[in-house]
Amino acid sequence: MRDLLRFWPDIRPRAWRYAVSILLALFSTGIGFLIPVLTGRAVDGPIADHDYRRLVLIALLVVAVGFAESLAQLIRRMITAGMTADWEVLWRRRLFSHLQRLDITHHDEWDSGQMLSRATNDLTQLRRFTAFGLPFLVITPCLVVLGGVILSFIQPVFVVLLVLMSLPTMAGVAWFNSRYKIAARAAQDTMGEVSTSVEESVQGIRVLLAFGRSPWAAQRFRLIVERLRGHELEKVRLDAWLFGAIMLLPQLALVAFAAVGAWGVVTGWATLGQTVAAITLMMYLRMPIEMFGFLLADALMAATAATRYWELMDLEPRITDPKAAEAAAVTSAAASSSDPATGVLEFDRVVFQHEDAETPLLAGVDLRIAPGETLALVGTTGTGKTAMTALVPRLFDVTEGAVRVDGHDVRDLALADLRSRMGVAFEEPILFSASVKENVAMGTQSVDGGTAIDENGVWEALEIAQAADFVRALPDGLDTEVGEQGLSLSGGQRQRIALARAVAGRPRFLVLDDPLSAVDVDTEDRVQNRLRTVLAETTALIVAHRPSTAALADRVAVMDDGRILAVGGHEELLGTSAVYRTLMGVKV
Ligand SMILES: Nc1ncnc2c1ncn2[C@@H]1O[C@H](COP(=O)(O)OP(=O)(O)OP(=O)(O)O)[C@@H](O)[C@H]1O
Repeated sequence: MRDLLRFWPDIRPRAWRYAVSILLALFSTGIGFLIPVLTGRAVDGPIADHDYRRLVLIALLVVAVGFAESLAQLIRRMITAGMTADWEVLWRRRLFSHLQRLDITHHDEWDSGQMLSRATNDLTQLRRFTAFGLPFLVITPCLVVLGGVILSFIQPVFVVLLVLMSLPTMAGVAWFNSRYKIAARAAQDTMGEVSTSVEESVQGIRVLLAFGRSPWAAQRFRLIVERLRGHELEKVRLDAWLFGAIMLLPQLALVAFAAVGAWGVVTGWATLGQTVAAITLMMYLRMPIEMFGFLLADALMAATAATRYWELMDLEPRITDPKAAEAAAVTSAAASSSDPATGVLEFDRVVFQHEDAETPLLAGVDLRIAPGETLALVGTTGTGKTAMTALVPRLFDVTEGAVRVDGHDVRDLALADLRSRMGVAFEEPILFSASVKENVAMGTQSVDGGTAIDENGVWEALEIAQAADFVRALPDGLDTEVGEQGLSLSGGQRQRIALARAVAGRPRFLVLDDPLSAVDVDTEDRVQNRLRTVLAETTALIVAHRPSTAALADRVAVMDDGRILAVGGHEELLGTSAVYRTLMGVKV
């Protein structure tokens, strides 16, 4: 329940509206209790006295009560729907922004399906609970108390009877509470696994089809959904017991009221009207009492959803803006080409170790890339080249030492400022479901987060990446939708659009992790040549696997086992470094 209470600050600004909606719910249900009272009065009064004028008056009152009930319900729904939908939007947006701020390490640790199900199912559950479950959970006990008070005015003996009969049901509710929480958590977690499994198999559909492994994926999926079925059945089993116990209460109470009331009429301590009123009132109380089981289950599922939501929200991003970010941003704005540090990218005794790794991946890297220089990083697979590129935009932070851009430790710059100084492209080119133009323009992020590039700028970037020709041939040119829901492009085409995005903002630093691995050697050469001439002022760190890329760089750094073995020109290293010759496939 504590996790549900944490939503209070979001609800507080509209607490009055919410309270009014709860009062309307209470009114619309509570006013119905007048009907049994009026019925009792009719039996003991006009019906017994054959006074039909008063009977018509009572009938009209009953109709008026019905109207008031409907009207209050209508207004309540109108007030609640928009408000709870707004909360759902707020919680989703907050979760989305939080996911954007979380570190890569967090994203690596969490199944995407678990994040997805929290953003979808769990928040829908919470919206439903605030719209319906919570108001009725508040008013149901009020209604039962109100019913009890009215009953005590009719005849107190019936109240004593009702309280005594409720005791076993209450014990059943406590038993249900503890077990249902466990089942709800298991079901909601397994729902996350279902999302992960669907996502994985959709993304990997080509592999599954090509290897004929769809039955294998289906079998794995079947195991998860069967587990989900088990948890859902457990919930239904518990629900069934609870609903059964709760539903029995009003039925037994009705029988008991009829029997005890009849005895009261016979022995004279109760009237027929009182007995009829008590029975009719009990019939009115039946609905809220029976609904209580459903509301309790709903509340427990909402509490589980809230716990799952806050588990994700409570993850603290470790890569954050420094406290002195503003000061550093000012310094950066003042940086000019006359400053010798401008355009310098430096790795200063950098040690980097993944949190769950036993040894450092980078074991003391020293490297200085001069302004406008292109340095190719070459090394055996798994030696830490990608990690080096990730340290520059702070996708990871160094364990020891420092990475500096423009003379600033990257940790001293505001993240937006740091990232606005560089263009980045990865081997896996991620394109978003948007037009080519939008995909390229998003690389021109400014410090305030906006994009600032016109169509000419986009074409220029595409020219540099040697992508302009094929983009012109696309059905809608620059406006062609690409990405997951768009046109299918080849791997090399996607890589070139991703590269255009990296260069679009004419960044001072370019960090490219094997960005042309899917491109033919000739195209790669043309891209590199354009890059060098057009981006002469750009300092570039490029992970390279091919001799052609390395040859185009001003210098090459050879990496092995997390260290820089040698730095020099391509030709020079071919002569001096045996490791480099092996990496370049040169036979001696
Ligand atoms: N979260 C992690 N925890 C522990 N080790 C990790 C983690 N992520 C990656 N690694 C390790 O880091 C190494 C990969 O480093 P990196 O990707 O920088 O290498 P690389 O030189 O770019 O390789 P390649 O040329 O194959 O792309 C691997 O040995 C991998 O096991």
